[in-house]
Amino acid sequence: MDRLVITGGNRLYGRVKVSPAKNAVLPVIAATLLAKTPCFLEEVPALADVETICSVIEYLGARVKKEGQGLKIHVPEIGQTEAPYDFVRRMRASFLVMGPLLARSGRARIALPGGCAIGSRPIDLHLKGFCLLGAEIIQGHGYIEARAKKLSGSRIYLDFPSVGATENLIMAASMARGRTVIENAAEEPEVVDLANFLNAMGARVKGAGTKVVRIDGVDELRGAIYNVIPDRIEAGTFMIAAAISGGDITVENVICDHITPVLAKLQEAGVYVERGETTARVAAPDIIRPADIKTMPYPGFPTDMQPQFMTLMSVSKGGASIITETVFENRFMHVNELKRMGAKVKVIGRTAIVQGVKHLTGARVKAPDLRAGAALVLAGLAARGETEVSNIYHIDRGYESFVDKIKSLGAGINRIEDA
Ligand SMILES: CC(=O)N[C@H]1[C@@H](OP(=O)(O)OP(=O)(O)OC[C@H]2O[C@@H](n3ccc(=O)[nH]c3=O)[C@H](O)[C@@H]2O)O[C@H](CO)[C@@H](O)[C@@H]1O
Ligand SMILES: C=C(OP(=O)(O)O)C(=O)O
Repeated sequence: MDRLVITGGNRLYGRVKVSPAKNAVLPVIAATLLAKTPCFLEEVPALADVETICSVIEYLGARVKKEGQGLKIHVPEIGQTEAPYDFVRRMRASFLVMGPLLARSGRARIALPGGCAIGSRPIDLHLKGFCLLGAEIIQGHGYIEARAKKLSGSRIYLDFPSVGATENLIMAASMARGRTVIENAAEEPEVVDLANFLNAMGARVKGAGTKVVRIDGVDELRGAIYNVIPDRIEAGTFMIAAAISGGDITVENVICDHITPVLAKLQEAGVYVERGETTARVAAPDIIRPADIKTMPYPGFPTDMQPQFMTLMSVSKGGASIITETVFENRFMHVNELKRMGAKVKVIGRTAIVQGVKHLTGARVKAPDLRAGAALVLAGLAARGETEVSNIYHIDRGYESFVDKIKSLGAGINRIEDA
């Protein structure tokens, strides 16, 4: 398996362009199943997760063709209504095809996604919503089957503003009979982006980005040309790379409003932040100060930035930082790896107390999941000596050209490909 070898100590300087968002493009690709006529997604990041979702929709009947930086997707008809375990195992977001399949063909059979490193991640809220839309749900042999001749609009209250459940239900409701109202919906920018794409396809989705989303079902959706939003988590990761390496980076193609809490917390830590129209300049301070964070659904501090921020706090000076994870029950998998690099972190339940150290030291560590993997690379940038990060297939899931981008900023990093 490939690994990354990082020689710490280089300050990162320069400009780096953020790619289109993984978490926006995955639901948008799933949504293309709703249209009979072709869709064109103008810029699609080259990510392992994108390949997986494309394999899933191709299996279901889509014709996917790479055109320049984008993808042309045409689903003249749904051939299969089953997404096998092999796909869902590779990427939980595969479950997002359930809503479109149900809406378009009245039937979907999808392998039950297993638990993963960051938590058990149930899908009960998705299923509750599908039931309220009139689907019959049958579970067995590791699969979930949903059937409905025609979905009908309903009022759905989500116990938790789940991003995936909100997206799956918006897609299902877009072709249901009548009006659906989703209450306590997720407000993430990626939900808004999906709604914008669906509306470009002829759907009638209102209120995305607020707690109440109203969807008036239509009989048919058509293909659309679309460009998804920039990746706010990739942007935040580069900002921390600037801060932790003592550097000065201008991140291009960023919507600063999407990462307000990250920018605020960087400033609290003493980092210089300059917001531009579509850029953000981040420059490291002499001393990184401690700052507490608590992850929350949007617009709170994103859980997908928690491991990277913890890494930054691990080299802060002047006290402890308290990091509370409220979104996933097991998202501290990076702590033991960071400790191998000399970080001082104590975990009590869902809280981690981070006491900054003078410097981290290079070590051999394993990426336990996507963002934790990125966090370990950030730790390697700041550490003395050499850090080797293995299991980097996690990083490939969600960061386009990570090594090239970070290298272009001056990092001492190399990918070692195993024979
Ligand atoms: C592909 C994608 O967009 N992934 C993002 C999405 O994941 P995902 O859509 O899976 O995250 P959710 O918002 O659904 O999950 C948040 C919490 O709700 C719980 N839950 C969720 C659904 C459900 O039916 N029942 C239930 O209990 C989960 O276990 C978790 O504790 O949002 C997360 C939270 O911002 C991000 O970390 C992920 O990067
Ligand atoms: C947790 C993440 O992704 P996924 O939901 O695809 O596992 C992530 O992007 O950090």
